[in-house]
Amino acid sequence: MKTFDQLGISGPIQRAITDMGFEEASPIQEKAIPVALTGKDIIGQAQTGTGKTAAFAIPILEKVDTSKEHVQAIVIAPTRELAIQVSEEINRLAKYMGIRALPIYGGQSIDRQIQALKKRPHIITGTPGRLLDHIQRRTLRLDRISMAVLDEADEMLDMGFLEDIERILKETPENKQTLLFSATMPKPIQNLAEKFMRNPEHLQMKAKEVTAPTVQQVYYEVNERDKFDVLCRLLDVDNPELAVIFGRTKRRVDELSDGLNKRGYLADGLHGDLNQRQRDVVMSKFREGNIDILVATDVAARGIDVSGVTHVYNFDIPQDPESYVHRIGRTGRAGKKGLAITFVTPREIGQIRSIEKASKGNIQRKTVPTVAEAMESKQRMAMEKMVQLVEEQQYAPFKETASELLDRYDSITLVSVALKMLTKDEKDVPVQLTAEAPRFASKPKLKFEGKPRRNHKGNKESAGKGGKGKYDKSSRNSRYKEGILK
Ligand SMILES: Nc1ncnc2c1ncn2[C@@H]1O[C@H](COP(=O)(O)OP(=O)(O)OP(=O)(O)O)[C@@H](O)[C@H]1O
Ligand SMILES: [Mg+2]
Repeated sequence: MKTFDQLGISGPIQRAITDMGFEEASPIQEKAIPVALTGKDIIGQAQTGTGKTAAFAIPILEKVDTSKEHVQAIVIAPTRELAIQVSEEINRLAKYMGIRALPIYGGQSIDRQIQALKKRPHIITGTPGRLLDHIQRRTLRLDRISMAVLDEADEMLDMGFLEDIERILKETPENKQTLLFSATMPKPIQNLAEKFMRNPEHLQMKAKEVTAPTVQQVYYEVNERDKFDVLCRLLDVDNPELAVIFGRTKRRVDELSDGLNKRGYLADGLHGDLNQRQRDVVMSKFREGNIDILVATDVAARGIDVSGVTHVYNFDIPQDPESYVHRIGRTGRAGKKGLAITFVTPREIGQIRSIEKASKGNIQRKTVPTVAEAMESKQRMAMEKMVQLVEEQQYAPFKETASELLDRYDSITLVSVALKMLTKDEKDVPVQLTAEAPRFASKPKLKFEGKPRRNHKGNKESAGKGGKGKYDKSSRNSRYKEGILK
């Protein structure tokens, strides 16, 4: 592994990198940065959580000319949260440079964005719909940019953003540099992407598995009606620091997060039907640890980087291998360990095998812990909590009441009752989820057959207003096709 110094990165960026705590360049950074600095187009593929953002952000920053006051680079991303996150990472890297990146996305006041655009940011990160909107209003001009990046390129093209992306790129100079990044890059999408690239260099990290090696993968065979209780049991046993739970539909996400809250867990839901403010609130609660479970549709599957996510639960099996790879990639990032758990109903066993084959991973089958095991784990946690409070000596105000109680009952009885209260078994709180139809692997279809999958204008990004219970990404083509993950 090389240091950033060896990659020929300028001083101010190196200082920012040191502040961010990066010691060595990751493999994709080591490969992509020098190539990007020569001005070549790149199709870059590397496992989730391996620093693709900095791999394109650093070359952008090296290229920006601070003496010029116009937009010089754009990054296009599939979701609002990702557009925000990418601009934050760029701004961290640009800390000592006087360069600013601005996120532009749907759901935020357009007037506010217009004001922000007037301040002449050097770099724009945005979702396709809103970028186009600004281009059409002439509040954003891309005729002098020198770089365009498509983060999660395969997803955007697959979601039917092709036309939008072509329209955006039409506004940019012919001789700009184009970079494409994703953890997955199916061949047909790669071919499609080459349409707007010039002799791109393919940088693919040599890895046996498509999934990050730091993520341990398991699955449980669970009947649909038992899923929720099993989930609670696993949460008690696993005791994740932060967890992301993926559900198939918006309704599912709402019902799951309500149910979890009723059972005493700190959870909140994220999906495309929430307004932008609600989405921002949920994400910041999760980032700050005010909730420890994020329940989400695939809207949170791509690119989202929250440190401390130790567990990913696929409450519903993902619809294709790519979705699986990206979902479980929310844990095990930047070399940390993670555990990915998938619930598979008996009718879906074939699908988990296809996913395993396509992602060349090893998804180990496990048996659901018993109620007794879950209880034991809860008691152990309660005990640890009590011991911690004893050690921190945080009990003085309770002493008088304690001695009063001890006059009447023996100590074992009282400690047992205290433990019982701490391990409150919420099983009595009934939670009923609406059943989801099982997913079947349909015959592989050619991509972009017929009409591309689009919602109505302005709402394409992150799957705008679907009805309750609708898929967050409407009727995706099935991609259970071997070798689709290049
Ligand atoms: N060289 C490095 N050393 C240590 N940490 C790094 C390095 N480069 C990036 N990181 C950190 O690793 C985390 C993951 O990076 P990033 O989000 O760019 O991954 P990614 O490859 O884009 O993943 P995904 O496929 O999920 O989008 C981030 O928190 C980032 O700050
Ligand atoms: Mg990324």
